[in-house]
Amino acid sequence: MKKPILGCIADDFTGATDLANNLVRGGMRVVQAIGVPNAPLDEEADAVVVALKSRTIPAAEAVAQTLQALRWLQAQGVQQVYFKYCSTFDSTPAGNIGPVTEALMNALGCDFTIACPAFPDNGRTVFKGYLFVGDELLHESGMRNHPLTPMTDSNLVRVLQAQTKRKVGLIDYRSVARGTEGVRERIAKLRSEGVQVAIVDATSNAELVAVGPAWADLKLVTAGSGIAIGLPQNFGLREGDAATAARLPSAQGLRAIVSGSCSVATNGQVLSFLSGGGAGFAIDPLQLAAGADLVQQALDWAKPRLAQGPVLVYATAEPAAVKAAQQKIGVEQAGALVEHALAAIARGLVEQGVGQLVVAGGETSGACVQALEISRMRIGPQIAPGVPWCHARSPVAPGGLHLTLKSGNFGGPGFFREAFELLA
Ligand SMILES: Nc1ncnc2c1ncn2[C@@H]1O[C@H](COP(=O)(O)OP(=O)(O)OP(=O)(O)O)[C@@H](O)[C@H]1O
Ligand SMILES: O=C(O)[C@@H](O)C(=O)CO
Repeated sequence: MKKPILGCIADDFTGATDLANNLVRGGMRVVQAIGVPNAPLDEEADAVVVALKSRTIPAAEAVAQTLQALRWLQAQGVQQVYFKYCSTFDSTPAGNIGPVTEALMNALGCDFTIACPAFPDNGRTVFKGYLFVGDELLHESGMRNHPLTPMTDSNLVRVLQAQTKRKVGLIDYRSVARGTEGVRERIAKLRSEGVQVAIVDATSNAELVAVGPAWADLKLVTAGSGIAIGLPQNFGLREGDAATAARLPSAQGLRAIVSGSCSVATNGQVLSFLSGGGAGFAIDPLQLAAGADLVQQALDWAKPRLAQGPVLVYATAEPAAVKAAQQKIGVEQAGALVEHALAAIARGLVEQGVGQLVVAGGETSGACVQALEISRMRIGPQIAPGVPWCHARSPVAPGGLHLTLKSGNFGGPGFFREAFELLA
């Protein structure tokens, strides 16, 4: 069996499918493991993505989990390692991007790597080392209010330098504009100055593809999912191979959406689905806290409706409603109650014959994937930038399950319907 050539470690589940999606677009066949597998890979793939939930856990734990993933990937024979974090560089001075990068560099005996969260398809661009989210600088975007990783500085050289002892520098837009040669020259210069990690400017897919060959010699790359579109070419794979790489078994079963994301994008998607006549059941955290059995109620509600088309079960709410619930029952308690209920509902829906399931929200996805006992997924076609369909093995769905894990911020208003249209 051909060994995977690229080994990836992602710091959350939806981020992992985002990365896998871009590798597939570049022509790679990709398998995603949920957590570090305890057995060797038994199917053919060009790249493997190990999905961790290590973004906001204590840095020492993130390092330990990452190194365990690295050892498993090395045992599968990978030639290059890719550490995937968020395109908004979600982290704090304590980590985890810096400490994990350092630990990987130490373990791989690597004295130079890059750090590039750019993801132009979703409006994340880096210019002169400053990260933009759409037209706003990172620290002026909604990320400044993130509950766990508030991003208050857009200068990534400064942000990363605060997290690592290794010297951080910049491969700036002038070098990137000169393509692979320009970048190679810049790397040589930075190395001579003692720089070991370089932020990379990038504002377009064309740039990411053009400079991809410059990363071929690096044992480790660290990035969002953007640079993935330029990597497959280094292994002789091309965009033209993407249709084959993205092939999944044909879709079967009933269709459902489970949404626990409260982002602006997801609120718009839920509204669009409901106002277009879609059937929806709302989960209220206050009722959950009061002991209502909303899981059973939602499943009873869904049963007669599933045959008519996709059903939506959602806790998605506007910021004021979320805040009100959080004030009454606490942020963590509200989150945990909702996640637990949505995960049980996802499992119940699959037991009722759902074979095509959309899950919205990173934490929600983690909870659903666990409830469905999914350990591995193959990555299929892209629904929207950063969001592919996947085909998962699950003991709850012996014939396999088509599943998509949507990052809160990703997808346009019509995402839910577009997702099912793509499979049909
Ligand atoms: N109505 C609600 N009130 C309070 N908390 C809620 C409500 N609905 C969902 N939640 C919780 O909010 C959190 C949403 O996080 P999640 O990661 O799923 O979405 P996201 O942050 O939009 O996605 P991503 O991490 O991909 O950006 C979950 O813990 C969920 O349980
Ligand atoms: O890079 C991104 O923005 C996403 O893949 C992500 O990591 C969401 O949590």
